[in-house]
Amino acid sequence: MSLQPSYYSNEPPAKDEVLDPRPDLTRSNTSAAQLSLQRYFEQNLPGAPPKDGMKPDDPAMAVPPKGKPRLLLMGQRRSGKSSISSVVFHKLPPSETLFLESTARIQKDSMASFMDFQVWDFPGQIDIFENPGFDLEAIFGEIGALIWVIDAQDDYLEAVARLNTTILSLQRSYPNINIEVFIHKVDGLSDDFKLDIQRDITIRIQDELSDHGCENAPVTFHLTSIYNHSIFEAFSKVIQKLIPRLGTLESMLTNLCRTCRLEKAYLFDVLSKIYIATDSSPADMASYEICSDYIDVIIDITEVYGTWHRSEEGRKKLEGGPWDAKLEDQVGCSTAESCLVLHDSKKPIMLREVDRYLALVAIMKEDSYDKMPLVNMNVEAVVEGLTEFFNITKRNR
Ligand SMILES: Nc1nc2c(ncn2[C@@H]2O[C@H](COP(=O)(O)OP(=O)(O)OP(=O)(O)O)[C@@H](O)[C@H]2O)c(=O)[nH]1
Repeated sequence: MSLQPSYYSNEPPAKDEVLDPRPDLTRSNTSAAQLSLQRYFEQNLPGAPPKDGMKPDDPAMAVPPKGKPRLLLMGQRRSGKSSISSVVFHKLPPSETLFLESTARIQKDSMASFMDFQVWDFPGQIDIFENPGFDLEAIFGEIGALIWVIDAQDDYLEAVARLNTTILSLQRSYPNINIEVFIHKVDGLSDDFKLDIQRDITIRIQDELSDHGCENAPVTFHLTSIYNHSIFEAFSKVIQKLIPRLGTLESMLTNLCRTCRLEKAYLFDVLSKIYIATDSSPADMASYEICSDYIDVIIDITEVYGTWHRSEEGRKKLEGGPWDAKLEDQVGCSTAESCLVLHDSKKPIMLREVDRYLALVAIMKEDSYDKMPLVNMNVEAVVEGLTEFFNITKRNR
């Protein structure tokens, strides 16, 4: 689906109103930008000597291991692991998770996405550290993150105790694994109660870890439920930690927001609706929800109308006089783009497909509709920059 650009401007925009599409902090010339990113990846190839001043545990410098990063879903039985994986990655409606059967064997899912990754769903009854049959190196060797799911509506003491044992075992051999604790099923709990539970679980884990002398384990807590967007928000945070040079993506979006007076911009993985980057203004659930629902609307329309095949005759007509130009040169872009004004807040919201996996979605400020030609131009520049960014990072993976 593609739309004709509907806004044209006769006045050239001011210099500081137009973004440079090049994806780097060094803007002096393109090759320098590309080189610095490329050099960075070459330096981080396995076997490459560590570079001075580049701390391997600096999250901004973190490079996921070669191969597909892996997300492991672990936790007690019935805590909600398979439900999470089905809702986020397979679009299962949350109410249908009631009928999911207990997982008997490790379920391995490969996700074709902007970054190919795997999700492994572990059966709740298995303790891999107790069971000598498991090859720990095969499980944790190439891991991106370990997601530990705790059922907040149940007695969680045993789950916390098992998590503590797991963290302590991992700290010995794999100290850099990100451990993401999903305090799950918080729907139906009051805000105060949710925070109380989070505080209690955090203290129990931190106390146990510091008793064993490991204060700095990379453990992060998220309050989640499959019945609202919190589970997508949590996954977004988990995935973002696996993206090399996330800061570069964020600064591209921050520049776009500043130049075009956008309120919030998200770069979404369209299939999972995880956002992989956003600008530096504080993220709020409401704007994320609107943007994520907008993707659904566009996908639905695209599914109904499909790819638009024009007849040879129709194409000739469109390419003939008075335009006398190829159709590709007449349309704004060949991928999906859309913009509409939200009725209540009178704010425009826009979507621009970046490639088959990613879309840029932004909410604008109330009066920014007048500047649409400028916004379109800058969005084009950012899309170009994002494409270049992913070309470089993918080539080096
Ligand atoms: N209220 C609520 N229920 C949930 C949520 N997530 C999952 N559930 C329910 O929890 C139950 C167990 O979910 P599963 O996904 O099968 O749990 P599991 O951790 O995969 O269980 P095992 O396969 O036995 O290890 C199901 O009835 C789900 O509907 C949630 O966010 N809120």
